[in-house]
Amino acid sequence: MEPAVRGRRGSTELRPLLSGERGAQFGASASSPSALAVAAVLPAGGCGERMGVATPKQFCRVLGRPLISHTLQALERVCWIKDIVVVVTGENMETMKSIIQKYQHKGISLVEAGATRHRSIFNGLKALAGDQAYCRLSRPEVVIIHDAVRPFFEEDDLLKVVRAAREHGAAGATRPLVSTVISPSTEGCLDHSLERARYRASEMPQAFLFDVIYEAYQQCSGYDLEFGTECLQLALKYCHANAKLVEGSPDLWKVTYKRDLYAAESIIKERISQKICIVMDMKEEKEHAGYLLETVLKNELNHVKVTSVVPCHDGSNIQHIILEQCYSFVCMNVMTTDFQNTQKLLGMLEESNLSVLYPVVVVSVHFLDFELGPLSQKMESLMWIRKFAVEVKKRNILLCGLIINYSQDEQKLQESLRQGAVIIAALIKERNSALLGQLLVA
Ligand SMILES: Nc1ccn([C@@H]2O[C@H](COP(=O)(O)OP(=O)(O)OP(=O)(O)O)[C@@H](O)[C@H]2O)c(=O)n1
Ligand SMILES: O=P(O)(O)OC[C@@H](O)[C@@H](O)[C@@H](O)CO
Repeated sequence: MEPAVRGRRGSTELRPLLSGERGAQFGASASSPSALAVAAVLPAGGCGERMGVATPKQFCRVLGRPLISHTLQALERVCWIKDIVVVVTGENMETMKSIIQKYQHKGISLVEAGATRHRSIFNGLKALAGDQAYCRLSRPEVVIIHDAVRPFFEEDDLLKVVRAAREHGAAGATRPLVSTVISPSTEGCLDHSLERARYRASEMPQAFLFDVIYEAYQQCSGYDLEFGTECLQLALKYCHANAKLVEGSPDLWKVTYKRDLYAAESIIKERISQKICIVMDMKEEKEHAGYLLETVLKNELNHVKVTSVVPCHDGSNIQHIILEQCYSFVCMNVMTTDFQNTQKLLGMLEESNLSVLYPVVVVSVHFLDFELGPLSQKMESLMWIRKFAVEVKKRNILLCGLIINYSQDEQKLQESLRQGAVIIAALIKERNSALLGQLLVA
């Protein structure tokens, strides 16, 4: 099948990652400033049998988005990888193309998978080798091989294996073993156990001099193609390349079982909930309610960055917050049940692409004095939130309302603020669409 080539990516220079220099163009190491052509092959042609669901695990949704899209998003942030080849089965080719289009992935080439993981990887390498006349990908010097179902890796993991591969011909990320490896006897009893400290778990990413791994696959026996699980072994067996093993970051694990999907969703939720922006009420004399809430939220969520902003006339400061990838907003409305402030924020979020990748939580907070008129009347006048929530959900924005008792009694105010902060923290942490349109009372 002709690979769907999605065009080239950025420059392909590689040099040590300097602190704070993230996403810049990388030259090679100090000793060899020449650029290094690096490409990546993502095997994604499996059926996910151990996941136990009909959908192949690479297409299972994590926080509303296919798992493979999370991996591609992480890989696309690495500007020095010039080509990304994703290997999928023919029957999933259209699914993959729609994922690329919907989530605006760039520079992705698609190649058809094989019956085994090694065969899929080999097909990806062939596309990069330019063996097929129709293929417009250029042969890289170093190729990263990374399972499409491993979304959590750091750029530093990639840097380490690529730099080591350049020197050793092959390199792979490893992690300490969690369980002890034992060898069973033919009767199914313990024959012996391995000394755990002497062994490591082979993870991904791995990297290879392209010529080494391509030669290894070309020499590879049918048995190894069919039953092998370790690319590093192929490089050793067929090209005598002794892979350099490098310590990988903690979250390099592969999504294999259903529990791994839950773990992946929990990790992503935690990562995108690290920032909260409180959009203050425009009425100057009331803005201190927002600062009160900011203080209580900071106390309630000490690991989260809570900032507050008074929207400027052209909304540019809100746009800046959006560009900084904040996915949680608290919109202040003081002593009013109307919703211009919230409506304006929702409009800006809908115009941005922020919620394409992750659900954005917006809590429309209304500070109302419970002693002034019946609470039921206040709630009635806030019912607009239900209709609005259904509308903005179509753009992956989760809107709900929260009433805080803006009491003249300091103790009641503080108690309501604390309860409000707990509710906001839960809404942001859980990011559960079941609560959209709900009106909560602190
Ligand atoms: N014929 C295959 C088999 C696997 N893979 C890919 O290799 C990676 C790691 O393999 P594994 O975790 O074993 O995936 P599956 O084979 O799908 O899982 P299972 O063994 O549970 O069926 C996955 O991204 C998978 O999609 C592939 O590209 N081609
Ligand atoms: O064996 P599986 O097909 O589940 O997954 C492949 C893994 O073995 C592989 O990703 C790492 O061990 C590194 O080679």
